[in-house]
Amino acid sequence: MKILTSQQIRYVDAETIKREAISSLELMKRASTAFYNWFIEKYSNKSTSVLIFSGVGNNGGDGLFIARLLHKSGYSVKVCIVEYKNQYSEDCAHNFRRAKAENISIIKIYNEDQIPDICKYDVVIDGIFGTGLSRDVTGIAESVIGKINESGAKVISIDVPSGLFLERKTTFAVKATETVTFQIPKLALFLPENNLFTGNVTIIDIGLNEQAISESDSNIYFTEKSEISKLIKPLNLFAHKGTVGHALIVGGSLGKCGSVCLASRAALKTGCGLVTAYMPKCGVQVIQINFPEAMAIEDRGERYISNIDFEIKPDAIGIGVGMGQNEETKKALHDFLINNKVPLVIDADGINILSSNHNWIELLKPDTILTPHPGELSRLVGGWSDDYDKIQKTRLFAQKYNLIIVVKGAYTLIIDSENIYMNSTGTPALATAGSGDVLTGIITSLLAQGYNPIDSAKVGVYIHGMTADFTTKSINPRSFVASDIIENIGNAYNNLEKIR
Ligand SMILES: NC(=O)C1=CN([C@@H]2O[C@H](COP(=O)(O)OP(=O)(O)OC[C@H]3O[C@@H](n4cnc5c(N)ncnc54)[C@H](O)[C@@H]3O)[C@@H](O)[C@H]2O)[C@@H](O)CC1
Ligand SMILES: Nc1ncnc2c1ncn2[C@@H]1O[C@H](COP(=O)(O)OP(=O)(O)O)[C@@H](O)[C@H]1O
Ligand SMILES: [K+]
Repeated sequence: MKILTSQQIRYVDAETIKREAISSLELMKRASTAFYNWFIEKYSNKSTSVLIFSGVGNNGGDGLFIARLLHKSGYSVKVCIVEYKNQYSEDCAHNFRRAKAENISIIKIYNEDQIPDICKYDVVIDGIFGTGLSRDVTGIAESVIGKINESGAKVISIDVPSGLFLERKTTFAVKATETVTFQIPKLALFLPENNLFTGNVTIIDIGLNEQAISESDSNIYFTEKSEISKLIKPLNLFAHKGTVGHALIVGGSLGKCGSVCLASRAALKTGCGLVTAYMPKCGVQVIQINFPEAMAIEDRGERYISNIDFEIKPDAIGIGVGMGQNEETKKALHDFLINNKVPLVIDADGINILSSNHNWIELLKPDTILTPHPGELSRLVGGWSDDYDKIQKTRLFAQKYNLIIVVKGAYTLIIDSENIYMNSTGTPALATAGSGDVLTGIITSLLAQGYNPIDSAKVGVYIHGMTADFTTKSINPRSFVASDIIENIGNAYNNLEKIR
């Protein structure tokens, strides 16, 4: 699904109205009704008291329409119009008149003293500004947003938290508990620094014109299940272990050999036929005992890798987990990179070594996949001033070296020289030791099975996140560990195959 800018969203709204021959009011009705349906499912108790803050644009129009729907079905509703200017949008003005005629309690707010006691209400709905925000919030809107944030009330924002900029850093906006956004994912809603404004984000369909969305020129995508599902390769009836890919995992050092065990097991559980672990001597027994399905090759180093030398011919290599940064290991990585021709995933210390030897990055073959967490990323591309800057710097880095960078974290970003794919699966349960090692194993396995690099990264990150999504009830997220990811890879495949 494409992620669009505010300008593109305006275009899609206008094209929906034109191509489907509906009025703008009808589209507002669709959006407000979708919000209302979401709301009544969550707050089915009609004694829930609702305070709605509406601006005078179309976001405010949505707020008023929602007020009418809630009032009609028996909820106790009060509306405050935040009149930041006296020219209402046509549809907002229409809903204002209708709401008044329907005897909904409405007041206009021009100064702070008129703001009601927000804490008296069970839920606040925020419809002050939507995607039309064009400058910093000031005046009465600023006062109201300040009061909402001070109140500690449960706040649901319509479309976007009021005050949130879609294309640049936000410093002041409604701090919503939940944001219910209309159909098109907006980048700003999924950036770590905006989480304090957005709260939980839910995307609801409002019937925007699909053709108009697909015509919009965007190279930022929100990965969807149906798309990932289509990428899964079917199994061949006559497959044998030699035809479904051989993954090699290179890493480990004294005290960190578990990382290679996790990555290797994850690789095999993701479906490649063979897995070999390449480790320093101290690690070989560890993996042979704990994970008999894997083969192992011993490095000549006792406690850390000191030369990377093997005779097997793997289809993909994942390198770096638990590897450490000993001088001999660095040299071994350098020599390996000079000679390597096999599709490659680089994680953890592999990335750290590259960060301190920037000229080695040029040794990487096009479409090599790097999987940094934020700390590793900042060493690799330099620091950033905000999340937009982070994305821009990573994008330029990916373009310069023709690489695929997996920026890990909630809503992991997969950035290559052309596009950005935002992952839509995963929960904080994944913030656990070894979780990144497992991801390296999964992606390496997919590469070994013949998926192209960008699909390997997209599918791998998606499956990794899915394992957390559907175990939230069976395993409390706090006690979910990296091995639980591995144990649920099969369930993730089942789930993806169900919708094919
Ligand atoms: N256009 C459509 O057809 C639809 C729009 N919808 C809703 O409409 C919203 C967008 O509506 P609008 O484009 O009217 O924009 P907003 O409702 O976000 O209102 C912004 C209005 O305030 C002005 N403004 C911007 N920044 C300001 C600031 N800092 N201080 C004071 N005034 C400021 C703008 O000039 C604009 O008139 C969406 O978020 C969504 O909620 C939905 O009803 C679906 C259909
Ligand atoms: N809050 C979160 N929501 C979703 N995914 C997360 C969250 N926190 C971490 N993850 C995922 O968990 C993994 C953690 O990787 P990493 O930090 O390298 O762990 P480790 O070094 O312990 O292996 C990444 O894939 C990351 O995207
Ligand atoms: K809003």
